[in-house]
Amino acid sequence: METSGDALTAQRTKAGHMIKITKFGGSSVADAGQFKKVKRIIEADEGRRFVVVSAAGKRNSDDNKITDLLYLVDAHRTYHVDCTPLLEDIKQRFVGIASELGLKYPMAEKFDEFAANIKGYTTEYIVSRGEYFTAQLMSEYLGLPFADAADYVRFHHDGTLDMQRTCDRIHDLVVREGSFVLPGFYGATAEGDVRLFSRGGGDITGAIVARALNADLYENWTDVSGFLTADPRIVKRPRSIRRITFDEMHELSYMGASVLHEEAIFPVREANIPIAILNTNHPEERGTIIQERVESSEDDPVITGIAGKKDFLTVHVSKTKMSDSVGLLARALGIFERYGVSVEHVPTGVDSFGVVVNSADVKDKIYSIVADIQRELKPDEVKVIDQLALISVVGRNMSNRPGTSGRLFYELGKKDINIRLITQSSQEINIIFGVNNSDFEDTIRAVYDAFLDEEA
Ligand SMILES: Nc1ncnc2c1ncn2[C@@H]1O[C@H](COP(=O)(O)OP(=O)(O)O)[C@@H](O)[C@H]1O
Ligand SMILES: N[C@@H](CC(=O)OP(=O)(O)O)C(=O)O
Repeated sequence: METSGDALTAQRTKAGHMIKITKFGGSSVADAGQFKKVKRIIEADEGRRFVVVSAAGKRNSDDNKITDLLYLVDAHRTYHVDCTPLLEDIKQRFVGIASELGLKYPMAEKFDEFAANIKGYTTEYIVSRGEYFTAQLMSEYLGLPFADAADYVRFHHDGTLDMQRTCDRIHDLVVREGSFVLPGFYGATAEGDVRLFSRGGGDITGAIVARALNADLYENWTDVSGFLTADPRIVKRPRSIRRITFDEMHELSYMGASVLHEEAIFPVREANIPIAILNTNHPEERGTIIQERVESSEDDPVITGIAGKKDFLTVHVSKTKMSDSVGLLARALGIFERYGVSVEHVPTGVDSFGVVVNSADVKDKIYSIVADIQRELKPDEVKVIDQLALISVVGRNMSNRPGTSGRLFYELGKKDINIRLITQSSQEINIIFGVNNSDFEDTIRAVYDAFLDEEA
């Protein structure tokens, strides 16, 4: 009997020694025209026979993602509001794709069956049908077997991924089928209960498949030509980053560069599989390669990219002679832990420190947390500063180019932007600072103009 290892070796040889996992995001499968682009990309390279798709996304900026519509269906259902028109809209999106491409899959019947039973399904099952139906259509269109993620991506009951079982199952699938189209974003427990990754989690499925097959490359196809130096919704036409390290990418995606889910790097990084971010609408463009190490040269920019997120708050605690009171900081962090709040950053001074958290995480708890700090730490002052945006300026070359932070804050000072806090990772690949939410976009543009705009 052929072992999984033999099967993978055979796949590699057949495909010219390359196994590529291709994940197409919602924007790449939004309509029949996008399906045609996907087919051209798959047919252009024999190594591309393992395809992961998201649910059909927005066709233009005013459109809706199927996933969002399905969440809306679920909300209607919960509040006993009629969701028939909404289901009809979703059905028409899928039926439109199937009929324009002349597919045989009985889309209307299958969708009606799903809609008729909607009351009995879990939220996860309802939402997962976006990727399920998109993958069914893509499978027929590409002529590759359909593989239901519920049978291959295995979750533990606590909602975490069972990596070992998932890898084993995907191996078996490859031995049996040799190629597949698999829906991203969901999987199931051993009992068959559907579970979802967090939003944007199709990227995680792609990374897991890449890891399971020990792929040579994980191609993540989207609607931009790679990882950009800044969010294109804030900065006009930002440059695409040619090469970036996993560490840099992780900092940027954690801080809001939504092109790649921040959890998607872990499975591939462990196996040293590079990720390529590519544009379905312009497959000829080079895109971005993300890998463990990137050779630096003298002409590299000092900053690789900028990203940021709004809506944080900091609890600022000051107490005279704080540096002499052992364990004070640990006790403060313990209070946040007690309330189940995860801490983003802890900028410290000699007699003060701040605890930065996501505002949404402490919405109903902040008064109790402050009261506990007052009672247990007896500080001179506790202040809450909210409406804070965090911005991360990332660059592997910052550690060997002195003066970067001085220049950064000088540039922001020139634009009258008030910096509310500053912190830096121990690896020195980023500087994180806080500004008022209202200054967020102007700050990103100011940093971009000063450090990344080649025409400046
Ligand atoms: N630094 C960045 N580089 C590239 N895209 C970014 C960045 N920051 C935010 N984005 C946004 O991420 C989008 C792509 O991610 P996403 O919407 O999840 O695409 P997909 O539907 O292909 O999964 C881009 O259209 C862009 O608006
Ligand atoms: N469809 C899911 C999963 C996903 O990854 O989508 P996209 O590739 O469009 O970001 C979501 O919207 O969250």
